Amino acid sequence: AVSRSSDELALAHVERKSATILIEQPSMKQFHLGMFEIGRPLGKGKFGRVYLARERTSGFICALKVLHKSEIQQGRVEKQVRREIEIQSNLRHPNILQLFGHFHDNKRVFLILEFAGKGELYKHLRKENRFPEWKASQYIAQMASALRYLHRKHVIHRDIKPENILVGIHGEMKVSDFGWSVHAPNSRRATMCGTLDYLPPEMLKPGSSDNSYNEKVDLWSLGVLTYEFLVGEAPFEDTPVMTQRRIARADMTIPSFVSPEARDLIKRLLVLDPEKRIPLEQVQTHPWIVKHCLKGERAANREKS
Ligand SMILES: CCc1cccc(CC)c1NC(=O)n1cc2c(c1)/C(=N\C(=O)c1ccc(N3CCN(C)CC3)cc1)N=N2
Repeated sequence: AVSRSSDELALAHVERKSATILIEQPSMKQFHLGMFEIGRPLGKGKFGRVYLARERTSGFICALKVLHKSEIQQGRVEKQVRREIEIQSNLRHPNILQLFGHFHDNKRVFLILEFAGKGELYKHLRKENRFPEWKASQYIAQMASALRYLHRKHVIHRDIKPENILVGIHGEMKVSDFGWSVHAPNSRRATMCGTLDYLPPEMLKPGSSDNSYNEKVDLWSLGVLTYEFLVGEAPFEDTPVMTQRRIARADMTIPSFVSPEARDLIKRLLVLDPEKRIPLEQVQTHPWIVKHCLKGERAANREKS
C-alpha cells in the first residue's frame, strides 16, 4: 500500500511536472485513453505491450505502449520509466523514436510513441542472417547521427543493441527504449539484466574505484553493433563468464569476408580505453561510411538494381 501511494505520488509528480510543461506549451494537450482507437498488438517486452493506435480527431497514427503499474513496481523500474519519459519526450531526431506524450489511469501508464512501420531491427537481422556492407554502413551512419545528437544533450543511451532499434517506414533506424539512458557522467546503480554482449569493459567492473563512465560507452556498443550487422553474431558471444573475459581483453576475431574498411572502423571503436575510441564525428567521415553513403545518382542506380 505504501509503495503504491509513493508510486502514485511519484507519477502524480511526473504528471504535475509535465502538466506545467503542457500549460507552458499550449500545443501539447492532456491525453486520455478515450482519444485513441486501439489497433493490432505490435509487440511486447518485459514490462509492456505496444499497440497500433489512431488518435480519433486527427486520425494521427501512433504506437501506444502500455505499462502496468503493478509490474513496474514489482520490477522496481519506476525510475527507468520516469527517465524514459523525461528524456525521450525532449528529443527530436529522425533516427530517434519520438515520444509525443504520456498519461496514466489507476492501473496503467501509457506512452504515446512514434509508429515505426517496419518493426524490430533484430528480426530483420535474424531473417537476413547478416546485412550487406552498403546496408550496414547506412544503418551505422544513422546510428552515429542519433548518438551525436544524444551526446550533444549529454544523454548516454547505454543500451544500444539490435533489440532496441526499430525500423521506420522508409527503412530508417529508430533508436528506442531509453529506459537505461542517463545524463552523463554517471555511475550505474541499478542491476542489469539481459545480454552482456554489448557491455563495454568499463561497465563490467563495478568494483573499480572510479566506476563512473561517460558517453564513450555508446561508442563501444556502436562497434559491437557494426560487427553484429556484418557478421550476424556479436564479437564476444560466448558463455557469460567467457564473454566478460573476452570483453575485458577486447578479444575478438573479425572474419576475412569483412572488408578492410569495415574492419578498420570496428577496431577503432572496440578499444578498451574509452578515451581512445574514434569520436562520432570521425565515424561519420570514415571511408567505410563515406563509400556507401547515398549520393543522388547512386541512390537512383541502387533503386534500379
Ligand atoms: C512494448 C514493446 C517494447 C518493449 C521493449 C522495447 C521496445 C522498443 C524496441 C518495445 N517496442 C516499442 O516500444 N515499440 C514502439 C513502437 C513500436 C514498438 C513500433 N512498431 C512495431 O513494433 C512494429 C512491429 C512489427 C511490424 N510489422 C512486422 C511484420 N511486417 C511484415 C510488417 C511490419 C511493424 C511495426 N512502432 N513504435
